[in-house]
Amino acid sequence: MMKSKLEPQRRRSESDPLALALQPPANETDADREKRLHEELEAKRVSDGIDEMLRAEKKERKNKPEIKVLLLGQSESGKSTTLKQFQLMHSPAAFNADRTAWRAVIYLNLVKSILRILDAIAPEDPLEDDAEEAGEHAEPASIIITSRGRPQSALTVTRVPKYERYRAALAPLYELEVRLARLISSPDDDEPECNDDSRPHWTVGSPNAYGRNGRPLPNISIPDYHGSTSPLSPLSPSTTVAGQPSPGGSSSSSSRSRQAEVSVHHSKDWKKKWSLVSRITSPKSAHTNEIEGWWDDPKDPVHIMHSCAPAMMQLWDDASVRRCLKEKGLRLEESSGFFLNEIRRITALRYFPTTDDVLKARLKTTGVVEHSFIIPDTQRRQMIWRIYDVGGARYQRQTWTPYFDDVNAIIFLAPISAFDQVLAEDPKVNRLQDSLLLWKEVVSNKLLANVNIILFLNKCDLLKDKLAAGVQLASHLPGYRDRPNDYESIRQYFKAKFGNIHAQCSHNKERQINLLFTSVTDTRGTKVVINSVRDSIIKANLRSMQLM
Ligand SMILES: Nc1nc2c(ncn2[C@@H]2O[C@H](COP(=O)(O)OP(=O)(O)OP(=O)(O)O)[C@@H](O)[C@H]2O)c(=O)[nH]1
Ligand SMILES: [Mg+2]
Repeated sequence: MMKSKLEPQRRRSESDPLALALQPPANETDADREKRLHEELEAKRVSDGIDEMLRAEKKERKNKPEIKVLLLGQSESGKSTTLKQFQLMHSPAAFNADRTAWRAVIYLNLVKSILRILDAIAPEDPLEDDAEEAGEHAEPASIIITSRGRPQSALTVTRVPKYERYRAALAPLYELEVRLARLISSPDDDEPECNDDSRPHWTVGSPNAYGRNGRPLPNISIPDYHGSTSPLSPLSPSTTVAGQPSPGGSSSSSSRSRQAEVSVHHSKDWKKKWSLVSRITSPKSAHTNEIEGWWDDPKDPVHIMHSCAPAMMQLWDDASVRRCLKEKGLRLEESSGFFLNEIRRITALRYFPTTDDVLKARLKTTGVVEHSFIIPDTQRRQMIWRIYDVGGARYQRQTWTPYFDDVNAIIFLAPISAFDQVLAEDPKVNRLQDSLLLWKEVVSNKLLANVNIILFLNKCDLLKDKLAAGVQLASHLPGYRDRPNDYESIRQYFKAKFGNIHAQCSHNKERQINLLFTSVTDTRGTKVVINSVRDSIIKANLRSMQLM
């Protein structure tokens, strides 16, 4: 800003060009001098005014403090779903604006579930076993490891008499899967972006492990599971690879060449880019033959979805299919399988995603995504909340650390229903064991010693369903021994287990963990949870500010 003392400035060295420029002319008259001094005083007044405004703005920003919250947890623990709930509560207009874009993800989730079923019920081909041994892969997601340590597919197989008919009727879905993945990843990309898995840190075992497009082929197997913990740190990248896209996204019938989970990098604005979105923002008149909505566009994916709907429904309702899936230990209901019970509604020409659909839609996160919300505190003062949603897969976790420096709170999610599942990115690792190890790393991290931590023991709804279906925790967690296999006993056990790890490993013995049992897809329950989390974070933040 302007200098307050003017006279000394004029006495600066003549070599100073600024001083030279500011010097009054040598032939300045008294009247000119008076005029100049008046103008300089006026300029100073304006400059002081600006300084005052900046100070006031800074003060106001100080009155609107910022809170930084990190969402941590393994992949599929529910981080992005929690973020959607924050958005629904504190930025509903943005949530509603995104609804149409989620249609593509929901279609893709449903298509993947259907194709996974087709792959699972395909008649066993003895040649395929040889191919598997040669290093090709099977789809890893949602494979449940049985108590005997092997997927049941190796033991019993129910034949599905209508398999060929289903395959023929649903053949268009193979191509649609590739198209949707491409649309979501980026309409401009040649390749669907799946899992960010072309990273150089992959180690790929066999010499023939590269696809036609030069990307490494995945190296996935379902190993025997003996309940052991992983030798790797859960914060380090995994050395095994899962979820690799197939070469060129082929529409081959075999699961061995099908692409796995689609993810979107944080830098890609897939919601805006998705070409179908624009069409409903400017509905056209039917009289002019222009399209009124996506349902009028013959190229829109809805038409394939709609025409395949009867076959999809028959497949999902077929008793021999259900039996076969059960025998193979494939429980689709736990992931995007939710949409299998809603086929008629979702494939309708004018289908528009509901809030529940958006919350259940699965799209893997890659990188770290920042979202800001203005959230009022208990005295109705506005605060800026920056919430960071991270990719939870093992090979993503090294991106978390730079955010540990100035974070105020962490919401850590552990999906406690996943005790009988393995990581998609490393099928050697049980998901519950991974969550426990990750929790240990987070609570024992010195950088995070003074950070307020909220623990969501999540997916309680799925845990209840699993227990009701007769799944025994002790079969997967031998340490549970002969304790009762009911929901209440199990949740108390998990509460103690996570609590003990914190008590033993934290560098901050004063820290209290706020532990909540959650089902973050449940909007009503999560609203209460988010309000309580908000109050506890604000309180802890106030306390730490008073200590400063
Ligand atoms: N039934 C049920 N489903 C849940 C719950 N929480 C999350 N899900 C579903 O689980 C899937 C994975 O959730 P996400 O929120 O995408 O998981 P994430 O932690 O963000 O995973 P990454 O992005 O891979 O790190 C989604 O389909 C969610 O709808 C829950 O409490 N109950
Ligand atoms: Mg996510």
